[in-house]
Amino acid sequence: KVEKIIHNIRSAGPGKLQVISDFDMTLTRFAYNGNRCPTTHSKILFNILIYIYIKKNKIGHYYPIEIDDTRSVEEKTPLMVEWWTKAHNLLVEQQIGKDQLAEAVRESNAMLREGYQGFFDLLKHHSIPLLIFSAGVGDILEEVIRHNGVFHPNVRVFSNYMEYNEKGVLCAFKEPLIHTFNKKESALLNPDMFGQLQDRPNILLLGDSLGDLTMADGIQNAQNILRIGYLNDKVEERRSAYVDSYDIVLEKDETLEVPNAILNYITEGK
Ligand SMILES: Nc1ccn([C@@H]2O[C@H](COP(=O)(O)O)[C@@H](O)[C@H]2O)c(=O)n1
Repeated sequence: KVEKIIHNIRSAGPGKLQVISDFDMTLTRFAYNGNRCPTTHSKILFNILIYIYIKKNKIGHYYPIEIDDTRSVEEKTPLMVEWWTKAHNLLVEQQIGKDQLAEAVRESNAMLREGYQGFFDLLKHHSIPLLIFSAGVGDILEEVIRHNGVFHPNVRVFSNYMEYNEKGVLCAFKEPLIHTFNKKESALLNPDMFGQLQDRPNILLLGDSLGDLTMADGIQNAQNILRIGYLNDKVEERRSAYVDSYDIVLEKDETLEVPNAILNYITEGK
């Protein structure tokens, strides 16, 4: 099945392809030297507010629920909304200044996956749109890719964005709230954007959760979708659900080697 999809995408050429990707723990590393890397939510909380992060972000409570594949999306959704809302309120309470964000990213150990430069540069070279759907914090995400020199013009981000008051202090998060299980709604809220991509019916989708599988649902007329899933955590327990849902499953792989090899093959000689 994978060979057939790759063959079809290659035959149609890069002009018919778009890449849709999750960000935290898909384009960024899950772990480095045995330690978990921060998500965009935790990057600011971790760097500016380390105490509050550990005490209040409640990752130990909510994260196991997020990745528990025995619970339904319907059961998990209200708990995810609760987690995200608490985190956003917590950030708003801290009166974070716009200028603190760049500093927080510089000082954090935010790491894109190995091979990121080749990935972003190849997509830019072939003018292949890269749509990043993230339930993290868009402002931080953009800072991370800018800091790494890969925020190219073909990159579009759909995420949770901060709102600042006239003093440049965070005062709210823009609606709608995006969490792990409602990403496809971003696509539905941006019909113009996705309308422009109708002539690119082939999709390479990268994700790390089962919720990421719906990211391409807003694309009408999709013809060939190759879904690559990063299985970062609780590998044994979650393998069968991932293998049933993704076309390729990468276990504890901190690189973009496989997507890069596929993209190189698809665009070879074009
Ligand atoms: N308060 C929170 C809420 C969520 N997270 C994690 O951030 C990840 C962001 O999502 P992506 O769509 O970019 O993968 C999500 O999977 C949560 O685990 C957090 O750290 N703190």
